[in-house]
Amino acid sequence: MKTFDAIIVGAGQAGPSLAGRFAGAGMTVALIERKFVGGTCVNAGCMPTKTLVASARTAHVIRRGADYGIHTNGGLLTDMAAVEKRAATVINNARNSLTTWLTSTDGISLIRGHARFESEKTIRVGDEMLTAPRIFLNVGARPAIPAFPGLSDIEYLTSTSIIHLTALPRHLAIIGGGYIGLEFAQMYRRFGTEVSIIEHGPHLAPREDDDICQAIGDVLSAEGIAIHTNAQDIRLSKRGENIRISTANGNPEVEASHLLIATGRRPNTDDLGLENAGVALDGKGYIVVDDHLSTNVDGIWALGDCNGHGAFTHTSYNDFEIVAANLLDGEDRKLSERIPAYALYIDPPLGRVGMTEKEARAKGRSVSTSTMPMSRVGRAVEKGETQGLMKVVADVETGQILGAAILGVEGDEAIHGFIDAMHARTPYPVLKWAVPIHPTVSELIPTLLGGLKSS
Ligand SMILES: Cc1cc2nc3c(=O)[nH]c(=O)nc-3n(C[C@H](O)[C@H](O)[C@H](O)COP(=O)(O)OP(=O)(O)OC[C@H]3O[C@@H](n4cnc5c(N)ncnc54)[C@H](O)[C@@H]3O)c2cc1C
Ligand SMILES: NC(=O)c1ccc[n+]([C@@H]2O[C@H](COP(=O)([O-])OP(=O)(O)OC[C@H]3O[C@@H](n4cnc5c(N)ncnc54)[C@H](O)[C@@H]3O)[C@@H](O)[C@H]2O)c1
Repeated sequence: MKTFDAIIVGAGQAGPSLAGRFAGAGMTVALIERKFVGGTCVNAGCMPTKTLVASARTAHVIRRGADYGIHTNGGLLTDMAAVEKRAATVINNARNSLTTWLTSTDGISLIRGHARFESEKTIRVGDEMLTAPRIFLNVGARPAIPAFPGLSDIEYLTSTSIIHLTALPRHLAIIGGGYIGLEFAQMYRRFGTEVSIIEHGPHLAPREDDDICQAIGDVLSAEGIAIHTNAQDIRLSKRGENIRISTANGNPEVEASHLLIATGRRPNTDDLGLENAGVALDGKGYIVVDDHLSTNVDGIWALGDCNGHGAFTHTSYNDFEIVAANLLDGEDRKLSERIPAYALYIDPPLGRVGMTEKEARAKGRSVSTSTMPMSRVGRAVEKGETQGLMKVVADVETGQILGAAILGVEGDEAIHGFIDAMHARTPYPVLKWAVPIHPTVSELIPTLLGGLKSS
C-alpha cells in the first residue's frame, strides 16, 4: 500500500492544477490518469475543435473574398489530412507540455491506469493499492449514445472519433443540435461536405430563448445546412454504403455517407467502484456534491463534469479554484456563487451568461428585455458580418442584469462585459454611463441597456 497526502483521479481540467497547488504546499499527491493527461478539453474537446473551427473559418473567408473585393484564382480545396494534422499538433503540444510539467514537479506522482475504489480511503490501479486521507474525483464524461433502433448495424462517429478524420465525408448527418452538433455541422459544411442536422426538439440549441434559436437556425441554413427538427423515433439502417436515418413524424429520410451522434455526454462514474466507498450518485450518474464540492463521504470531493454542475472547461477549472481556496487559503468559496457562462463556437459565435428570458420569467422575476440586431453594430457592418443579435435580460425592480446573449461577430469576447458586470453585481443603470471604445461590438452595450423595458 502506498500512502499519499492526496489522491486525484483524472488529469482533466481540475486535477493537474489541484495537484500543483498541493505539491506547492509541500504535500505528496498521486494523480491517476487512464488515458491522456489534459482530459477532454485538450485531447477531444475545446482545443482540437476550436483549431478545426479556425480552418473552417479560413475556407469561409476565402469563399467570401469577392464580397470584400479580394479575388482568388482557381477554386478552393480542403486538404483534410492537413487540417487534421494541424489539430493533432495542437493536441500533442498541449498534452506534452502538461505531461512535462506534471512529471517534473516535486511531490506529484503521475500514475497511469484505471482507478477504482476498494474502500472509502483505498484506490486500486492495476496491482497497486493507494491510500490518502483526501481523495478528489475529476473523472469527466464521455459521449452518451442512445439505443437508436438499427444502431448495431451501422458505423457512427462521436465527437472523439470525428476529430481524427483525414478525408472529407460526402454527406455528414448529425443527430443532436446542441453544442457539438452545431459546431461540427458548420465546420464540415465549410470544409465542403453536405450536412444534415437531425434534432428531436422543436429548435436547435434548445436551452436558448426562441429568438436566439431562430437566429442560429438562420445562420446555419444560410450556409446550406439541412435542418430537421421535431425528429422523433429516429431509426437507423444501412443502404448500400450509406446510412439511412428515418423519423416517425414526416421529416424526410436522410441518407448520408457518415453519421455523427451528438446527443449529450454521460459521466465516467459507472466504473469507478463508487459503491465500495459509499459515494452517492444522482439519477443521471453524476456525483452528488454540496456547495463546497464535498461528496456525502468525508474526505472525498468531486470536481468538473462528473458532478453535473457545469460541463465546460472553465467550470471544471473553477471547481479546482473553489476547492484549493477553501482547503489551502482559508477561504469560503461556494459553487452557488458561480454565474453560468459559455460560448457556442459557431461563426458568428454565441456568447452567453446567466439566465435566458424564459428562465427568468419561469422564476417569477420582474423581467425587462432589450434586443438589438447585429446589423446596427458599426463594427459588424464594417467587417461584413451582420448576422445575429444581442439581447439582455434584467430585473426592473432590482436593476440587476439577469442574463445576456450576444450572437454575433466577437460575441464570445464582448459577452465578458456582461460577465464582469454581473459578477460585480453592478446595476445596469450604472453601465449605461460607461464610455466604450469605438468601433467595437461592446460599444453597443450601453445602447442595448438603454432599451430595457418591462413587458
Ligand atoms: C467536442 C467538444 C468540444 C468542447 N468544447 C468546449 C469549449 O469550447 N469550451 C468549453 O468550455 N468546454 C468545451 N467542451 C467541454 C470540456 O471539454 C469539458 O467540460 C472539460 O474538458 C471537462 O473537464 P473535466 O476536468 O471535468 O474532465 P475531463 O477533461 O473529461 O477529464 C477527466 C479525465 O479523467 C480520466 N478518467 C476517467 N475515469 C478515470 C478512472 N477511473 N481512472 C483514471 N482516470 C480516469 C479521463 O481519462 C480524463 O482524462 C467540449 C467538449 C467536447 C466533447
Ligand atoms: N462551446 C462549448 O463550450 C462546447 C462545445 C462542445 C461541447 N461542449 C460540452 O459538451 C457537452 C455535450 O455536447 P452535446 O452537443 O453532445 O450535448 P447537448 O446537450 O448540448 O446537445 C444535445 C442535443 O441533442 C438533442 N438530442 C438528445 N437526444 C436526442 C435524440 N435521441 N434524438 C435527437 N436529438 C437528441 C438534444 O435535444 C440537444 O439539442 C455540452 O453540454 C457542453 O457542455 C461545449
